[in-house]
Amino acid sequence: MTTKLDDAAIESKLITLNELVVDGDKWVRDGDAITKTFSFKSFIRAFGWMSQIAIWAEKLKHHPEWFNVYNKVEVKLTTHDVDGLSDLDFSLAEKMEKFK
Ligand SMILES: C[C@H](O)[C@H](O)[C@H]1CNC2=NC(N)=NC(=O)C2=N1
Repeated sequence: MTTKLDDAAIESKLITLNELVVDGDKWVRDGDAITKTFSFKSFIRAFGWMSQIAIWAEKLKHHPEWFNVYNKVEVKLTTHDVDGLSDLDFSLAEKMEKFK
């Protein structure tokens, strides 16, 4: 069962997640979501990364809201089932960093 994280847990998980960011934007909290814009060298790099993440999203049964233009992907992660953030958002964000 997925549970909704409280503010203290979100703050702490955000710090840990942002330690994985080697270059580019940090993840930021936006209410019931965490967001980040990923930049790639080309459209095909962006799309390749999205394909890898799509496979993880299916495995985790947790899906991103994202918007791609050329080499950029704007990502928003939230858990609709709990109307807030859960561990699943942070697990998927971690995969996104590891495959970047
Ligand atoms: C049954 C299925 O696992 C659920 O509907 C999943 C699917 N993917 C999901 N993705 C996201 N981001 N939030 C959810 O609450 C969610 N629920």
